[in-house]
Amino acid sequence: MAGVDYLADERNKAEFDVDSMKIVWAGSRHTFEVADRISKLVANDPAFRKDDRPMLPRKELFKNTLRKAAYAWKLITELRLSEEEASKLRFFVDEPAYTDLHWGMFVPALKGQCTDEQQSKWLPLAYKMQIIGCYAQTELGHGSNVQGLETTATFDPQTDEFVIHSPTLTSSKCYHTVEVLCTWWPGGLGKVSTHAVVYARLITDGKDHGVHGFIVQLRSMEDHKPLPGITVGDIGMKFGNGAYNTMDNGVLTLDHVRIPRDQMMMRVSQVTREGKYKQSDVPRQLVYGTMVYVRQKIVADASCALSKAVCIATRYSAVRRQFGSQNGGPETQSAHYRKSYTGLIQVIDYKTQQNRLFPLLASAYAFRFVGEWLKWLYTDVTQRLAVNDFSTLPEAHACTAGLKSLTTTATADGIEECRKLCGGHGYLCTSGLPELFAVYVPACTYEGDNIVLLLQVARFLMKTVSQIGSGKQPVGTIAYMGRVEHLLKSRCSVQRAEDWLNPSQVLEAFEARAARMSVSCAQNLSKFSNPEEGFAELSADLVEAAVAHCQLIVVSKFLDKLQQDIPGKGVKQLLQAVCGIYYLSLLHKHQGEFLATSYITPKQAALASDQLRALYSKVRPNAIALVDSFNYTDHFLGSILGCYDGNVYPKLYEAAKKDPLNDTVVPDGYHEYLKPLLKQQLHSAKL
Ligand SMILES: CCCCCCCC/C=C\CCCCCCCCCCCCC/C=C/C(=O)SCCNC(=O)CCNC(=O)[C@H](O)C(C)(C)COP(=O)(O)OP(=O)(O)OC[C@H]1O[C@@H](n2cnc3c(N)ncnc32)[C@H](O)[C@@H]1OP(=O)(O)O
Ligand SMILES: Cc1cc2nc3c(=O)[nH]c(=O)nc-3n(C[C@H](O)[C@H](O)[C@H](O)COP(=O)(O)OP(=O)(O)OC[C@H]3O[C@@H](n4cnc5c(N)ncnc54)[C@H](O)[C@@H]3O)c2cc1C
Repeated sequence: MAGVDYLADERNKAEFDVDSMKIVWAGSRHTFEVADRISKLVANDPAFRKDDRPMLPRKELFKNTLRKAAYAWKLITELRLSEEEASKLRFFVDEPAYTDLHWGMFVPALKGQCTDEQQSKWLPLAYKMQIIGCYAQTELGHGSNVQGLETTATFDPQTDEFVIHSPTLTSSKCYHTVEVLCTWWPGGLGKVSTHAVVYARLITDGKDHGVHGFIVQLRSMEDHKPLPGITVGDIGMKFGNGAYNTMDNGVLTLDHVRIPRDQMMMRVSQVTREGKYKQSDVPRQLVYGTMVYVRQKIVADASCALSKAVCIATRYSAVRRQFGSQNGGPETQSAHYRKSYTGLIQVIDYKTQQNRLFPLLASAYAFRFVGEWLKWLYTDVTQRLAVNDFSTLPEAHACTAGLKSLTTTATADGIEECRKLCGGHGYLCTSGLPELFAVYVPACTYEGDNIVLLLQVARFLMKTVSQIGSGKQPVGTIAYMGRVEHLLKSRCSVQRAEDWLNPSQVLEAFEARAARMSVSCAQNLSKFSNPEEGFAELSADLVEAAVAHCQLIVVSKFLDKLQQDIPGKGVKQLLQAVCGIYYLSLLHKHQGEFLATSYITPKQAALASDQLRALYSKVRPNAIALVDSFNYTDHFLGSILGCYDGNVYPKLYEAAKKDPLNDTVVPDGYHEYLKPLLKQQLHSAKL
C-alpha cells in the first residue's frame, strides 16, 4: 500500500490554490521557504526522533532532551543558522527544553531591563550559551501576585553587594505556614541553568522599594554544583507522559547569597554606591516587560498548537467512516475506499462533526492573523519605548494579556475537542493528541493565569469608559469606545442570512456587544462606594466583558487581513468563508450576550445560524486542503491519525505491535502474579 494517498480525492476537491494558501499561512514566501526547509531538515534527522517520548522514564527523557538541545545548538552554529532559522528549528524539534527559557525569557529580560553597560557584559555570554539562564519569578506562595513576592535583595553598603534571601518562618515578612518560601516553577532552573534572573524585593537602608530583577549565578562554571547558599533541584513530574516533563522546572532557595551591586538590572531603577535608590524616567511597569514579550509569543504559538490538533482531527475525520448505506458509495471515493468502505459515511460529513471541527479550524486561522498583528504591535511599542514614548504601553499590556488568555483557553479546549472528534483512537498516545494537550494546557496558567490576565483587561476597559467625555480620545483597539453613544443606540440591520457576510455589519455587532457589556459593568461599578470592592464583587461580569473585547480584536484583525491583497486562485474567497465561520460561531456561542444587549433580535440570531451552516458546506470540500496549507510534516504532527497519506489503520496496527508490552507474548509478571492466581482458581474450581 506504500505510496497510496488515501486522501487524494479530498485533495482534488479543493477550490483554491493550496501553495498560495501556504504562503498566506506562513506570512510571506520567505517565511514559508525557511519553515519548509527547516521542517524537512528536522524530520529527516533521526536525532530528533520523538515518538518514544511518552514511553521513556523521566531521567532518560530528560537526558534525551539535553542531547537534542546540544545537537540542535551544534547544527545552529555549524550551519550558521540565522535567528529566524534557529527559532524554526526549535519549533519543529517540538520539545520543551531549558533553551526556551534561556532564549525566550532570560535573554529578553537582559535586553529589556539591563543598562547598555550591563547588556554589553551579559548578552555576549548568553548569546554564545556560555552561560545558561532562566526566569525565576514565581515563588511557592506567590505567582499571580508579583507585588507579593517575598524573596529579598538587601543592599549592604559595606561590601557594595546585595544579599539575596528566600524568606522562612523566622522572617518577619512571612505570612505562610510552610517552612521555606522558595522560588518554585522556573523552567530550566531545576538541573541546567548556571544563572537566573531572580525577582526580589529591593531593600536599601531598611526601606522596601518593591520587586526588582537581579542576575544571580546559581551553579559553578567548573563542576555545575550549586554555589554556597544555594539549594536547587527539580520540582517533580508534571501532567502527562513525555509532554512538559522534558523541562526541568525548578525549586530554589537562596540563603543570604551575595551578588555584586551591578547585578541588579538597572534600566528602570538604580542603587548607587552609597545605597541611594533612584528611579529612571521610564515607567516602573517595564519591570514586567519580559512578560509582555512572552505573552505576545504565546499568542503566535496558540495558532500553531491549535492548527496541529485541527490538522490531525480533520484528516482523520475524512478517513474515518461510520454508519451509512452498505450499497455503493459516492463516486468521488478512491479505488481503495470504494473497495473497503463502500457506502459508509466519512465522519467529517456529519453536520455535528463540522459544527465542532470547523470553528476550530477557523480559530486556528484567526489566531494566526491576530498573532501576526500582535507581533507588529509589540515591535511598534518597543520602538516607541526606545525613544521614551510610553503612550501605547497600557494598550500593549491589555492586548498581550487579553489575547494570551483568549487564545490559550480556546486552544487548550480545542485540542481536547479534537481528541474527542477522533473518537476512541484519539485517546491513544500515537494520535499525538494526549501529549499535545498535556504540553499545551499549562499555557493557560504560565505567563499569567488566564483569569487574572482578563481582569487586567477589564481594568483597562473600565479606565477607558471612565475617561469617555473627558476629551481623551480612545485609540487603537479601544477606538470603538469613542463611538459609544452610537453603539449603545444602534440596532443590527441584518434582514437576510447573507447580510451576515457584510464586514461592517459584523464589526458593528461585535463592537456594540463589547461596548454595551463594558458600559454596563462600569454602571454597576459606580454603585459601589469602594471601587476595589465593586471590582471584586463584579469580577465575573468584568471577565465576560474582557472576553467580548478580545474577541472583537480577533474578529477585526481577521477582517482587516481580508482587506489586503491576497493572491492565489480562490484563496481570498476561502478565507472569507473561514472568517465567517469564526465570527458566526462566536456569535452563536455567545448569542445570549448579543441578545441581552439588544443589539440583535432572535430572528437575526437565527439568520446567523443559517449562514453559518451554509459556510460549513462551502468549507467542507476544502477542509483537507485548508489543513494541508499548514505544511506540517508527519514528524512534526507526530500523529498516526493525522498522517498526510491518511493510511491510518495499518500504521496503528504496526505501532501497537511495537509497544514494549508486546516485546514478549507472555507478559513479565506472569509467573509471579498471574500464574499463581490462575492456578489457585483452578484449584478452588476443582474443589
Ligand atoms: C530540545 C530542542 C531544543 C532546540 C533548541 C534550539 C536552540 C534555541 C534557539 C532559538 C529558540 C527560541 C526559543 C524561543 C521560545 C520562546 C517561547 C517562550 C516560552 C515561554 C515558556 C513560558 C514559561 C513560563 C514562564 C512564566 O510563567 S514566568 C512568570 C509569569 N508570571 C506572571 O505572569 C504573573 C502574573 N502577574 C502579573 O503579571 C502581575 O502581577 C499583574 C497580575 C499584572 C498585577 O500586577 P500589579 O502590579 O499587582 O497590578 P496592578 O496594580 O493591577 O498594576 C499596576 C499597573 O501596572 C500595569 N501593568 C501590569 N502588568 C503590566 C505589564 N506587563 N506591562 C505594562 N503594564 C503593566 C497595570 O495595567 C496597572 O496600570 P495602571 O496603574 O495604569 O492601571
Ligand atoms: C509549566 C509551567 C511553567 C512555568 N514556568 C515558570 C517560569 O519559567 N518562571 C516563573 O517565574 N514562573 C513559572 N511558572 C509559574 C507561573 O507563572 C504561575 O504558576 C502563574 O503565574 C500562576 O500563578 P499561581 O500559580 O500563583 O496561580 P494562583 O494565582 O495561585 O491561581 C490559583 C487560582 O486563583 C485564581 N486567582 C488568583 N488571583 C486571582 C484574582 N486576583 N482574582 C481572581 N482569581 C484569582 C486563579 O484564576 C486560579 O484559578 C510556570 C508555571 C507552569 C505551570
